[in-house]
Amino acid sequence: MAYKSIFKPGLFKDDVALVTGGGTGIGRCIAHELASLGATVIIAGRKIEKLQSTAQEMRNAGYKVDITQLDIRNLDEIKKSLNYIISKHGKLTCLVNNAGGQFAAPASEISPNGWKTVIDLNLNGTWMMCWAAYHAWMGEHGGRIVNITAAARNGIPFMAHTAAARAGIMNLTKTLCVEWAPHGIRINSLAPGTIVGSGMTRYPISVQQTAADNHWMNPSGRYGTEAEVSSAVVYLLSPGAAYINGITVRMDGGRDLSKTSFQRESKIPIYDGGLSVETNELFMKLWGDYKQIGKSKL
Ligand SMILES: CCCCC/C=C/C(=O)SCCNC(=O)CCNC(=O)[C@H](O)C(C)(C)COP(=O)(O)OP(=O)(O)OC[C@H]1O[C@@H](n2cnc3c(N)ncnc32)[C@H](O)[C@@H]1OP(=O)(O)O
Ligand SMILES: NC(=O)C1=CN([C@@H]2O[C@H](COP(=O)(O)OP(=O)(O)OC[C@H]3O[C@@H](n4cnc5c(N)ncnc54)[C@H](OP(=O)(O)O)[C@@H]3O)[C@@H](O)[C@H]2O)C=CC1
Repeated sequence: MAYKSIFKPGLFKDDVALVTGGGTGIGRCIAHELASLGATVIIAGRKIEKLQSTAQEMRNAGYKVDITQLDIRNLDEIKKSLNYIISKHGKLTCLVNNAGGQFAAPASEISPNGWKTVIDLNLNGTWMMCWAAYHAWMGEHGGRIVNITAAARNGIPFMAHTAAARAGIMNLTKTLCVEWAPHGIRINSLAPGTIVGSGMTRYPISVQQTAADNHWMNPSGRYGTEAEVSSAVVYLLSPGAAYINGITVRMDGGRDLSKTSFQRESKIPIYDGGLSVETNELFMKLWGDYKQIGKSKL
């Protein structure tokens, strides 16, 4: 079935686009949308069955699609895939660094290797993809890159590793924008909040349940869709975004602006400078143990 994009048919007819993690979830959706707009889309990932199945459904829709198997943590595999793309399809005009992931754990329980694994996947993997695309094609011919990160501006509780990695990508995006603009490369990032789809189902059911229960904390009152992420990516890759360079688009329904706290009771000691405070019972409660001291001072 043809993808129902809001963009003009044929918009990407001259493009060859590589979407990492394109076999599932958000990447699959982006691959469908770009291909529906005329691009030749190459989807990449580690598991060949997922790539083959998505490629088949895209072919059934009449799209131009190819696959390449790679682990974005392995530079040799990345180079091999890019060589294949350039030799078979003649160019690489768009790169979507979508592959990534993490596990949920309190920061204190992340082992050194657990930390390294997530940094290698998200930060180093994205960096190596950008670096290799530059050397394989874009440094000489230009191109457009979108990095999928995660809404990490205020950190992500229980995902300290990925929050740090994604913040690194957002900063990398700024540096590469400045260094690579003279080469005709435009690079931006997109930071989704919680998106309903295959990604969330990979977590233990308790994590999924907590996420589902907390949907009301989002000012939009719901989570996002893969198609909503995809249309923003497609816009950033399109000629209409020609003057957008080096930014990160936050796409989380406003969650980042909501201050709803994970913490119900404060255990952080209070500093008062020795002065009494004019307040009432209602606000004293918010200071937890300090309530007693506060009362005696008032
Ligand atoms: C703004 C909010 C956004 C939040 C919502 C985000 C949603 C998404 O991103 S959707 C997700 C996309 N998909 C995924 O995240 C995939 C799920 N994750 C994984 O597949 C894996 O966790 C991995 C890719 C991140 C790592 O896999 P792998 O390379 O196979 O690593 P190992 O299993 O060998 O483990 C390495 C290292 O990490 C420790 N570890 C793994 N899982 C956990 C865990 N649940 N808790 C604690 N530690 C874990 C593991 O023990 C190893 O460390 P050592 O034991 O010290 O060797
Ligand atoms: N869903 C959500 O709520 C959010 C998702 N994100 C991010 O969006 C991106 C897509 O997630 P989503 O579609 O939801 O989840 P999925 O788990 O469906 O997608 C992750 C994709 O990345 C690929 N991948 C993982 N590791 C590697 C690797 N080492 N090398 C190559 N490919 C790899 C996987 O394929 P394979 O296993 O075959 O390699 C898979 O296709 C991820 O970076 C995710 O962290 C960010 C914020 C929120």
